[in-house]
Amino acid sequence: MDLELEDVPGVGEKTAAALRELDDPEAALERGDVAAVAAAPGVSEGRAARIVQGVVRQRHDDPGGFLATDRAAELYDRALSLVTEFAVTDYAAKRLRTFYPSGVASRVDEAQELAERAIEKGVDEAAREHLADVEALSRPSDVRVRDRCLATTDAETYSAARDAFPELSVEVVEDARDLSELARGYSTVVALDEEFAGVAVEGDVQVEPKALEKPAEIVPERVLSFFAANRDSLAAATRVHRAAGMDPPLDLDTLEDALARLEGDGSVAGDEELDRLANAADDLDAVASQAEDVANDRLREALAEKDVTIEGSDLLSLVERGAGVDSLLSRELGDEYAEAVAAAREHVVSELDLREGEADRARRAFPDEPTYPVERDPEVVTRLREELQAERDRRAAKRKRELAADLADLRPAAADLVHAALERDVEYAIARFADEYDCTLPTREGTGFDIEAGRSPLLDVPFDEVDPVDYGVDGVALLSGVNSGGKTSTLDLVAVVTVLAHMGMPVPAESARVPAVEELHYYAKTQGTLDAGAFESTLRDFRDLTAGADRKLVLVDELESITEPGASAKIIAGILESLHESGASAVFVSHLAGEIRENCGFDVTVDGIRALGLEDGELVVERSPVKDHLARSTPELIVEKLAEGEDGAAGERAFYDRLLEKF
Ligand SMILES: Nc1ncnc2c1ncn2[C@@H]1O[C@H](COP(=O)(O)OP(=O)(O)OP(=O)(O)O)[C@@H](O)[C@H]1O
Repeated sequence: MDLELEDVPGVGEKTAAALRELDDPEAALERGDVAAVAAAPGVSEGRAARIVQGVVRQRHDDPGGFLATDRAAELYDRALSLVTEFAVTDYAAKRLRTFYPSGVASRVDEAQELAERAIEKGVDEAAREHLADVEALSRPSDVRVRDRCLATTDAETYSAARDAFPELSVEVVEDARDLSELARGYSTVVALDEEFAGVAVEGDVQVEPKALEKPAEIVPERVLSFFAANRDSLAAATRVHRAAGMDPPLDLDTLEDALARLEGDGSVAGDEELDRLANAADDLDAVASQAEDVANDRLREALAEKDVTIEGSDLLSLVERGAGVDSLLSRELGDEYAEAVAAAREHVVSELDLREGEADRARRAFPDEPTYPVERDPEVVTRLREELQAERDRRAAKRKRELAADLADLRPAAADLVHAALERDVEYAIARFADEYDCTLPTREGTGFDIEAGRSPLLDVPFDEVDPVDYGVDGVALLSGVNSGGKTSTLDLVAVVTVLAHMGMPVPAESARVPAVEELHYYAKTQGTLDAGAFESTLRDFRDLTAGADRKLVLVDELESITEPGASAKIIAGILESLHESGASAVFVSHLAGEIRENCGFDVTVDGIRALGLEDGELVVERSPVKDHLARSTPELIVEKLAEGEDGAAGERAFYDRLLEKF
């Protein structure tokens, strides 16, 4: 599908420009990758989730607006965090935020299919543990390569090269002389123009007119740094695939082998020859100095054991010329000297593990002519070090290119690998949520709802202490009940089940049917009597509500305080009539259920949460509303308790009986 960024709901020109900074913004939006979208400059995670939601809405032609009231929106937030809590990765937590309640069947079905698959697959705990080390892939921060540059004579090629290789310097040159000038400052110069082919230039100058098509060869660092930066994630994603038995998008062994060849800093690991050259170059000076000690110690020992006889004339000539000790040394101690120097040479060769050519040069660092103390020839040592370094760099570059070539081929599949692992975390979170809250997949049809053994995950008691509630309503109903009986909790349950069902998520019940609605209107209890203005605006809200009410679920908690008691029963009765006529599904919780019913022009259902009695002053409540039952109120129960408790004076008992009769 061709996605125009500006067409996505909520994406203006500025955001579209920010999104274009991403590698492939359309693909990120298509696959709902909130983490990738949030990587665009100035786009927060919350915004990224809304943008992705916008794309989903657009695909399903969804006008949105399911959560029609603040309380409905609040319940969505709480329901969502119940699921995101089980996300191991940051990615999954963000991705789950793209699941929103929708009134469009195709969207809900799509999400529910995902949830169903997730629950079927179940959770592999070992894989889930490995997910802790998987992160959305990051782009390594600016890689700069300083030992290589590109050169061209052409202005267009110059700007194309600058775009293609932000890691390298690109220089404009006039001729071969400029090239060789550049080659002095860089260890490699890549000339981009055909015309330089065959021109002899000093230094390492390569002519590569097709360089722009071979980024991995020209800048192997790019792909290497990508893999180095994401190495832990890739390795963990590999473990996730293995543990969960997922079908990987690439050969896992191949990826693991390639990663094992890569150091954390993007250099090549596990190459013995490269390590040997690097160590030899680094240690050469120290080892050469040790070698001097070896030779000098030997000579000293040899001298200590030896009496040197000097003929008188020699002594005279020594004194006269102040020199010639060397000749004396070679004559008297020639063998010992040769042995000492040989030991020094072998020390260097063996300590640095030098190869034939290198060893020859190293040996020449210690001359045959006897001197004391024995000293290395610094020039020879310097040249040897330069040779070792050059060899090391050549080998490193070659290995980097080889490894980069292998890894470049793996890069798209590696991204898929990590993405698949992260998506698995989304599924695991849903499956864990379903398991933790004993969920089932709901159906969406008809009017009203039917919930069996539903348990609200939003209660102030631990979930395993929540009593299951059965409740079904067809059309419009009133819910009565004792104080603290669980009326509000029942509305919450219906709301959270409806919201989760329209998100495509499983719901905390043994079975659940909710109406397929486009909007949820949930009004929380109003606190205190409303002033005239607020009363008016509430009435207007309810007038608006009746339009298209057959596509709405309306849940209202204790509306009676909108105005004085006698009047509110009449007003609520009128609202119920309108909702009934327009085919809405609705539950109104009220302490005035009896009065409202009397004022209602149709036979409104009144259900009740019943108290079974008082036990030690505490209500014993049957949490599931009883159908067609106006529940007794708390004061009535208290009077009854007093009446039953008074078996003494008949006069006292008669008092409570009189009160009871009033109910
Ligand atoms: N299904 C349930 N399982 C366990 N405890 C529950 C359940 N429903 C409600 N409760 C407990 O009862 C308390 C009161 O519930 P709730 O506020 O829903 O009652 P209410 O009938 O709306 O009260 P009020 O008449 O004061 O508005 C809850 O805070 C919770 O502790």
